[in-house]
Amino acid sequence: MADLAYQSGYGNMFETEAISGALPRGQCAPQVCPFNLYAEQLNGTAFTAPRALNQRSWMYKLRPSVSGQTPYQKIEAGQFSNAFSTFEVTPSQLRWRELPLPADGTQIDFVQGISTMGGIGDPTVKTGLAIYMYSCNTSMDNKAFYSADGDFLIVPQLGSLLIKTEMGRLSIEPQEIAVIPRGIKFAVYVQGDSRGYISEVFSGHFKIPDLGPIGANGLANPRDFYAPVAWYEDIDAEFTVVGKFGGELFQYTLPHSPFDVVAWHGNYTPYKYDLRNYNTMNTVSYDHADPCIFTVLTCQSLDPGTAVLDFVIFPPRWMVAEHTFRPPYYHRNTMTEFMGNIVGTYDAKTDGFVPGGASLHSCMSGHGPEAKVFEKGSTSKLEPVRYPDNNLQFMFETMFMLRIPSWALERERLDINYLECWKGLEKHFTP
Ligand SMILES: O=C(O)Cc1cc(O)ccc1O
Ligand SMILES: [Fe+2]
Repeated sequence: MADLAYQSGYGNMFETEAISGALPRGQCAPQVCPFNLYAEQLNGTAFTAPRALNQRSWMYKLRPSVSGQTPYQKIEAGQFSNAFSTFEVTPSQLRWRELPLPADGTQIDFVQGISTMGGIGDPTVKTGLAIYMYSCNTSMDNKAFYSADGDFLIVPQLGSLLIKTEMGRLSIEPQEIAVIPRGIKFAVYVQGDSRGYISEVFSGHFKIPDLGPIGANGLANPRDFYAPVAWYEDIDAEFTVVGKFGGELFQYTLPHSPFDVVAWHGNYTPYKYDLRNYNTMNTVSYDHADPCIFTVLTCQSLDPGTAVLDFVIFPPRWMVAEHTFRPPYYHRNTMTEFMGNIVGTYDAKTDGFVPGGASLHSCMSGHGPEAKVFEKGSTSKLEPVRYPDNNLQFMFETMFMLRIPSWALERERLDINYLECWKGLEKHFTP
């Protein structure tokens, strides 16, 4: 993967130029821009959003985005679908095997390889979210994608991704993530078989959570978020741009590369974060802290403290709680919990929740450690235990119930014996 330069700091007002002098000084839109570039503003919040929430960037491009564009044509979305009304609701605890890799001899790019696992709401009214998994093996040469519907949070599980964006390039590998906010065009380059998880939020934006009494430092620290530096290509060739709009896919062509931003400034940017930099907080006394203690990014609803989507990880850490059942507690939750496994073994499930697989514990459906883990958690000696490095699971936790598409409910994709992991949790009552 390319050794790329980045700018550090979550949510900063960045400025970057691929050619020295390409950024106008002292104003955003001079009558003629340096090097005769075109100025184009990208607004990720309403013009009138409060200053602290306002997100926008100014790009200085070879041509404006609309230049040379053919009409939008609707294309088949396949399993990259937001037709949630055709999906099903189910309170069942679900567990999925790994998404199959593309069959030998087939060429599937990132956009073609996206399969919806669940979703709710309606992107046309900027409400709800979708959860996808992707499986692909081919780079998006002469192709770009953007979502007008929301921010993409990409969690690779297998294979490194080079993500070319309008604002520069990001390279991520498993245990790193990238966020591509609404509207920013990008193309994913792979090195072979690649697989992972995506969440798309239809309202607001992801942000790092407030820390409250934790203090000024901890969890995902702002300086560990990296935005790209300006990078452009000046290519005259046919490019296809696929736009996701209102839950459907539309495409147009351009006679040139859309990655033609020579300089930009602003705070509306894609970014990456290495989950191995997470500064984990947890109890040093007793009881199992709620998993929100491991929040990396949150997309908040208007309901105080209630997330459209929390992105939570289960990172390597010391477990030291005294006189405590240390694994996750048994649980019923108003929030819906979709989990993925990037690498290793989750402490509540010794097998079955495989890397590349997923699970869903929906609103108010009981879940928790399998029988074997209960036994061990209730009897093991409570010495300090180190959860190993190179072991990482995550949760997309949402206030919404999810609707599940038929393909995600197919027997071949599901672990149909999932409930059996809780068999043997017998009554031990000894009055
Ligand atoms: O395993 C789960 O389902 C997620 C989870 C983790 C945890 O530490 C506490 C509660 C919980 O639901
Ligand atoms: Fe839970």
